[in-house]
Amino acid sequence: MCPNEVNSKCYWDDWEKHRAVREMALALWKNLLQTAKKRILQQRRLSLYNGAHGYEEELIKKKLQQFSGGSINLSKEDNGIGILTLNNPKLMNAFTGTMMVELQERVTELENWKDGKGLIIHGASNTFCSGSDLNAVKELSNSQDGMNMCMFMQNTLTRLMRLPLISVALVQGKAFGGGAELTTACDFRLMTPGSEIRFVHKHMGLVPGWGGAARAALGHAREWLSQYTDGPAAVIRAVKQVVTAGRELPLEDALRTEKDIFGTVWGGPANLQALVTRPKHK
Ligand SMILES: CC[C@@H](C(=O)O)C(=O)SCCNC(=O)CCNC(=O)[C@H](O)C(C)(C)COP(=O)(O)OP(=O)(O)OC[C@H]1O[C@@H](n2cnc3c(N)ncnc32)[C@H](O)[C@@H]1OP(=O)(O)O
Repeated sequence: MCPNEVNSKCYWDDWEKHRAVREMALALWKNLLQTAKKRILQQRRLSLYNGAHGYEEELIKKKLQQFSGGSINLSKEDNGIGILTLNNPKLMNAFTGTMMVELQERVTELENWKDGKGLIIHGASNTFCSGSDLNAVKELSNSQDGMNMCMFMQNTLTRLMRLPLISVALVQGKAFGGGAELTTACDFRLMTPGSEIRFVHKHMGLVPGWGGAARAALGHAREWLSQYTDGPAAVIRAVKQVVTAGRELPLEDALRTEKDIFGTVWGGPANLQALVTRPKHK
């Protein structure tokens, strides 16, 4: 019997089609939910703080959004190197609230960049970063806001540090306060002559004496980084992962992680090819 009969006409086909479309939409929705859940869980795993620590991410994000200006730009090059630019030259690239939120977004983008191998972080207009925007800091001066901002930035910089990309802070000019802290979340720090990394703010530094164009230094940083990023992404990313495990885990856990990651490259295409070409490492 037709399950969908109207005026003696059977709408079985339509009914079947609708059911199929509904099922497809449901499957798609479930898939999206699962991907989002996986991403949130991965971010939580890579972060330090969550609700259990009294951290209220949505609350602090909403507050940070009120202090706008500047931007954090990411360009992903075909050679697997990402260029992250801190862009707020009017305030020596100080981090406004929206820049803190954008940094988090760019880190998420880098976590999802499967072909990435290296990352250069630099500042616009011949300086690196003078820390937090003091205008925003003044407005967020109660201790709850301060703690939440601190946890927000610690989470973001921890995730940045744990990226499977070899990272370098290219310091041209001044890296002060939070700017200095940001350089410590990178694997390497490259400094052009006359540049400064400072954790205290009592001294005003000299004007950078290096004088070169930003692009020339960026080109040099790219070339310098290529000594670590030349090769297949799977191997470069695995190298960074074993180094991160060694730095962060107790010895036995780090050894087990190293064994697991080793298993992903052993007998892999790069390993097999090297066994054929047998390169000399002079
Ligand atoms: C929790 C916050 C903490 C952290 O995250 O760890 C911080 O980061 S607190 C911020 C620490 N940084 C500072 O205190 C930097 C203070 N600024 C300076 O010492 C100097 O501006 C400089 C960075 C040494 C640059 O000096 P100079 O080359 O002489 O330039 P100007 O001083 O004229 O700066 C141009 C312009 O930029 C403004 N500026 C610079 N840094 C900040 C900042 N962090 N927040 C807000 N505004 C900043 C500076 O005031 C100038 O603006 P105008 O006065 O309107 O011209």
